[in-house]
This record gives sequence, C-alpha cells and structure tokens, in this order.
Amino acid sequence: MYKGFTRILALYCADKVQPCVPPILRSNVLCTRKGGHNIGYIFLRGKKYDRGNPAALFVPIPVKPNPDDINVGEEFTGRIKKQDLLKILNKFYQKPEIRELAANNGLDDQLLHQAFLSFRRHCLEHDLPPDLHITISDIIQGAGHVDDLFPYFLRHARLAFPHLDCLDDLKKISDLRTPASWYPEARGLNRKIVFHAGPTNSGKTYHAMEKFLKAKSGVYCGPLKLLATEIYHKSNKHGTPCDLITGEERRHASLYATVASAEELEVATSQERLLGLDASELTPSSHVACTVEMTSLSNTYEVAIIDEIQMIGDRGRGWAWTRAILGLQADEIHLCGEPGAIHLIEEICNTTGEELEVRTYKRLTELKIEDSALGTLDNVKPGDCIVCFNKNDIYSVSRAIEQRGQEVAVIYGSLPPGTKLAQANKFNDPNSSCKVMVATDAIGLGINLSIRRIIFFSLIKPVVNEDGDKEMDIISVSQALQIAGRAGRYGSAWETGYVTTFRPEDLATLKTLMSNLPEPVSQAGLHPTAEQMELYAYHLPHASLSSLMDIFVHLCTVDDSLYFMCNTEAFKFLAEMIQHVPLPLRARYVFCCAPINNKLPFVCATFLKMVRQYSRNEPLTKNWLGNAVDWPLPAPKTIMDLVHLESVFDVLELYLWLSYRFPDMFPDVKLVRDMETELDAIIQQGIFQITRLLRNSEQVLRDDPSMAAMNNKRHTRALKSSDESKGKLSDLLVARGLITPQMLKKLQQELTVEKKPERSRNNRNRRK
Ligand SMILES: Nc1ncnc2c1ncn2[C@@H]1O[C@H](COP(=O)(O)OP(=O)(O)OP(=O)(O)O)[C@@H](O)[C@H]1O
Ligand SMILES: [Mg+2]
Repeated sequence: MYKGFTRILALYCADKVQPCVPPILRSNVLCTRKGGHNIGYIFLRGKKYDRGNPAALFVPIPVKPNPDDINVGEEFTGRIKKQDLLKILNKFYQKPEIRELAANNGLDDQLLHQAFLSFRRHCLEHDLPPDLHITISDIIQGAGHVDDLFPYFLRHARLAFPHLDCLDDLKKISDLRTPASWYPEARGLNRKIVFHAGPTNSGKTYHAMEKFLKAKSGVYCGPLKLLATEIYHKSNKHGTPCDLITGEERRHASLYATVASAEELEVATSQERLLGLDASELTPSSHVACTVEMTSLSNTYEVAIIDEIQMIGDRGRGWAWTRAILGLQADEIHLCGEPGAIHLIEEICNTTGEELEVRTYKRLTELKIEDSALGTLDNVKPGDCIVCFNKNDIYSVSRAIEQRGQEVAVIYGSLPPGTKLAQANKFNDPNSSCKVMVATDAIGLGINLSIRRIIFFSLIKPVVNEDGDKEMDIISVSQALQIAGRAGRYGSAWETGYVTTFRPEDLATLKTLMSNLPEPVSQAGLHPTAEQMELYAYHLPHASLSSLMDIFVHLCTVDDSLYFMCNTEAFKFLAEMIQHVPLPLRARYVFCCAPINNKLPFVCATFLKMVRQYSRNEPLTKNWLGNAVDWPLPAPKTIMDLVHLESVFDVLELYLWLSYRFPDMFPDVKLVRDMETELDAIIQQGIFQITRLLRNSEQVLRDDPSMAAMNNKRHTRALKSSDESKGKLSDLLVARGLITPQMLKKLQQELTVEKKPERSRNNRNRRK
C-alpha cells in the first residue's frame, strides 16, 4: 500500500499528462519478432501478478481464422458434429501426456489452460483447416488417436502466445547459473583471496588497508561515499596518492596534496576550481577509493579491498559486491566483514577455483550494554549519539537537545557529503563545543566517529522485503551490531563504548539483538546487465523496459544455492516513469539505473524533465538546470525549505551522475559542481541553525491554520497509513512534507502550461 501510494504520488508530479495512471497501464502491449518481422501481440496484465508464475504475465491474443480455410475438409470427410468435436477436445485436454508435452513446449498449467480455451473456441466457431478436419474425423472414426491433435494445438498456442517461439532464446539469455564465467579476465588470474572477519571495530579494514597502502596499486570498494572519502583521506595522508571515485564525483589525489587534512576539504574543492583542474584530465593515480558500484573491472591492481562484504546479501545492492568479488582483476583481494558471510564466500570461491584464507579478529575495545534506558533527553551526555530511523525524529530530538542548551551535530542520508563531513568533524573535534550527535543509520557501516555511547531512539525501521515492498520492522541483528559498533572506536577519545535505548520498553529487545551473532548470509545478489536487456528487447521489441525486466526476472535461472536476483523495483519505477519518452534502449537502461530516491516528487519530476530534454537531443546546460531548480536559492527559513534544498542537491547529484554516462548531453559538470558547493554551504548553514528552522516551521503552521490542519492530518495519517489513498493528492503531498504549498502552486502552473504541448506531442506519437 505504502509503496503503491508513493509511486502514484511521484507519478502525479512526474507525469503531468495523466495523473495517477501508471504508464504501464498505457503501454502494456508486447509484440514478438520472428525473422525480423512482428508476428503478434501479447497483452501484459497490470502490475500485480503472481510473482512465482511467469505465465501470469501473459494473456492470450485472439487468433484470427485463416481466410483460406473454407470448409475443404468437410468435402473430404463429411460434417463433424459439434458434440463429437467437443468430446474429443475435452478428452485431449484431460490427458496427462498432453500436459507433459505442453510443459515441454513452454506451456505450464496456466498457459495450457488458456491456450486450450482459445483453441476450443476457435475450433467450434470457425471452419477447421483441412488437415485438422481430417485428423479429427479419423479420431472420431477410430482411425486416429486423440494425441494426434497436439501439433495442431501447439500451432494455435504459438499464435496465441508468440513469446513461446523465442522462449528458449529468452531463457538462454537469462541463464545466470554461472556468473563466475562472465569475467574471463579475472578467471585467467591466480587471485589470492583473504577474508578479514570479525565484529565491528576489530581492525578488519585497518589490516586490509596496510596491504593496500604498501602495494604498487590498489582499489578500495566500500558501501558509502563517506567511507570511500575516509579511505581517500587516510591513503593520501599516509603518502599513498589515491583518487576518489563515486557515481557523481572523480577527485584526483593531487587535489589532496594541496591540503593538509579532511577538515580542509572545502579549500581543496575551491582550489580545484581556481587551478582549473579537472580530475578527468589528470593521469589516474595507481590507488583509488570508490563506492562499490563504481568498481572498475577493466583495470588491474595489486591489492583490492571489498569492504562490508556481508552486503553481498543486500536485496537491492548485493549485485555490486558479487560483481566486484567475481570480476576484480587483482593479485590479492581483501574482503572485510561479518563472519556470517564466510561460508557463502567459500562456496563462491569454490566456483572460481580460488582458495580463501580467513583471518579472524576480536573487538579492540569493550562495548557495554547499559542496564537502564536513557528515559529522557535530560540524561544526554558528551559523546552520545542518538540514532533515529526517520527524519522527523532527527528534527524533534535535535531540537529538544538544543533546547536543553547542548549543541548538536546532525547526520542523515540525504545531506550533501560536505555537510555530513562538516558535521562529523565538528563532533569529532575535541576542541569543539559540540559533544552530541543525532544521526540516522547513515553512520552505520564502517565509519569512525568519536562516539562514547549509542542511544537507539527506536528499534523500528522501514525495510524492503523480498518482494520489494516496504514494511516497518525491528532492525536486524546485523544492523543493531553495526550501529552499536560505532561506540568506543579504537584510537578515539573513548576507550569503552556503551549502548542503550531511549525507551525503557526497548531495552530488552536491544539486549536480545546484541546477544546474537549476525544472521548468516546465504546468497549473493545478481542483476541483469544492459546487454541482456538489449537481447531481450530484440526478441520482444515492443515491450516496455519495465515489462522486459519483469519477464527477465521470471524467466531467469539462478543457482539459488548461492545467488538470488536483486529486487528491481527502483529500476522498474523509473522505467515506467519514462516509458512514454522516446529513447534508444541503452540510454533508457542507463537512466533507469540512476540512483534516485523515488519518494521525492521534486527529484522525480526534474528527472523526467531531464529525460525529455535528452530525448529531444537538446544538451542540458547549467542554464537549463538553473531554470529547472529555480536557481539561485535562498537560505532556508523553515524545515520545509531545508527539505526542498536537499531535493535540489539530489537533482544536482543526479546531473553529475548522468554527466559521467552522457558527457555530451550533460556538459556543464564544473559549473554544476560549483552550484553543489554553494548549495552544500547553504544546507550546512541550515543544519547549524536547525532549531531556528524548526521554530520557524512551527510559527508558519501557527500563522496558517490550513497548514496546521494539514499537519494534524499528517499525524493522523501516520497512525492510519491505510487511509493514504483517500483524499486529495495535492493535500497529501503537502501534508506529508513532500512539497511545500509554494512548490505545489508552481507545479500547478507548470501543469497548465505544459499540458497542451505535451498532449499534442502524444497525439502525434499515437498517429505515428
Ligand atoms: N593495529 C592498529 N593500530 C592502530 N589503529 C588501529 C589498529 N587497528 C585498528 N585501528 C583503528 O581502529 C579503528 C577501527 O578499526 P577498523 O575501522 O579497521 O575496524 P573494523 O573492524 O573495520 O570496523 P567496522 O566493522 O566498523 O568496519 C580505526 O580508526 C583504525 O584506524
Ligand atoms: Mg571496517
């Protein structure tokens, strides 16, 4: 319900032509190609289908009678009575042998049933082709067998379900049983693989880094930009020149040489501009720190580190770890992570014929669970970090702490990297007056902060289940241990770490979570490649990309003793959003891989605008982008403003991400990076004054009763989320804080302006 609703919200803002009608319902025609010709159509059902049953994706198309089938057969063998025909057809359908034969030809029970109904109707309503007429007459007269009908039935079934003709090809393309064989260069090497296993704060990454720093060349692959940035700084500080590569950024080691420490990051970026340096123009360093999705498989390294290897089992991102471990070309690969992943990695190494060396570590400092919960924010002490799982809690907790006279550092996922770093530095600095942090689990993996005690504000977090749906659940053992593991980091100001909950009633649950070992990771993620999608599109040229992905996921064969298919919801969400924009398949695929938070309508709407601009072959200049985001932007006055600025930052990040994939169409990288630096500073200021923003937001609500009413509605809705689909969509958007009333007004204006040309373009397309 939650996911569907958000999807529709985003589509409402994103697709101004037909609000609330997901594009898949408008583009649900599949057509198959044989020998270069389109031979028929398959109509896809709506979005919801039985996930376990690929056949449910298809419904039969009506098979037209052949005009040449004038009743020649009747002239040879006489008229066939309808009752006799019906009896024979039903007998045919009930035979287990027929079921088996059908299954061998790609017709499972559901397809068989549908194909049979279609065949029976066809036989009863139209003149039979002569060969079939004669065969049926023979069966009636005892001169033939009912099984003889099968070839005729199959001929009909293939017309009703054209994909049956290319099913073997489709299955071959999506045979994912041996992913190790996709990387022949890596298979040609004799790689040494070392697994550094242990609890948090046990020195796993440290020991892997020792190898990396001494090597002639190296790559570090981590789960977070913040972590990759930490390694970039550590390596350069150590004197091993190292570049930083994330989806949106390429920072050359030489930039680090101009600065002394991480605190001077901002100086470094401005220096980069002054010097006119462009990282892409410089010779790459022999060491690189990157986010795991960006790992280059074509470069060769002496040492590679794949950090937080247990993430290989992540339902959304696991594929990136699988790709790195199978495909990296390195003499030594150092994996760091939870012991729960050892067995799976051993099994994967068996498939590549490589030996795995396991080194285990113990926690370097003590981590104590306190006997009492915090109870009240009056008990917050220096070195405390309160972990919340939603932004509203972040805001209210930080405000409440500041009201008690304590300065707060705030870190959450959607903050720009510069802001996160500045907040982390403010908190880590022993001379700073800021001694308390409020953060989401954005600090959860591998990061070193000077935290004495972790306080879980709650233990419930939205999680994506196996079906890609979001639900609220208690955090996993692994998440609890990872987050708690941020307390008492070795070498920090706190030699012992502590952990507790805010609410007394959560403490027992925390103790149970902390007394367990992290869940073993039993499967590694996989994801279809662009090439595989292209081959699918060749066979099913009129299928939408989202449908291709659905069919791929359902037809693929995966060795499920080791692997699983990562969920593709985020990809399909974008594919459906841009389905109506004409694009070459490869470009469409790349756009659908963009890392977008689909809960942010402003980001989705701007993304759609970018895709349209690209489709019209018009470069996306800084001016264009400036117009799209209303640049320049004033400092935030309220939390709503801050949230909007964060969305704008996401849009700039999106631009940079796309600029590395489509450099000709997104040319103004340097200028957009300047915009980012400026916006990062504005957001940083906003975060420094978060309490004032919260106060202002409350004042706005008090001054504007309609906003207050909406806010009340929001709280009621939070309690009764099942009511979300009711009511006016625009009210819901505002009430959920997803857009401000001003943005809504602007959006309405845009809707009116853009509706006309959009409609005429659509009409043109339809006429084509
Ligand atoms: N032998 C050592 N000498 C000096 N410092 C060390 C040593 N081992 C670890 N450290 C420091 O201790 C801190 C924690 O180490 P590290 O980040 O390697 O732990 P980890 O096991 O990777 O933790 P996590 O599971 O959270 O990623 C780091 O700041 C690291 O630099
Ligand atoms: Mg680590």
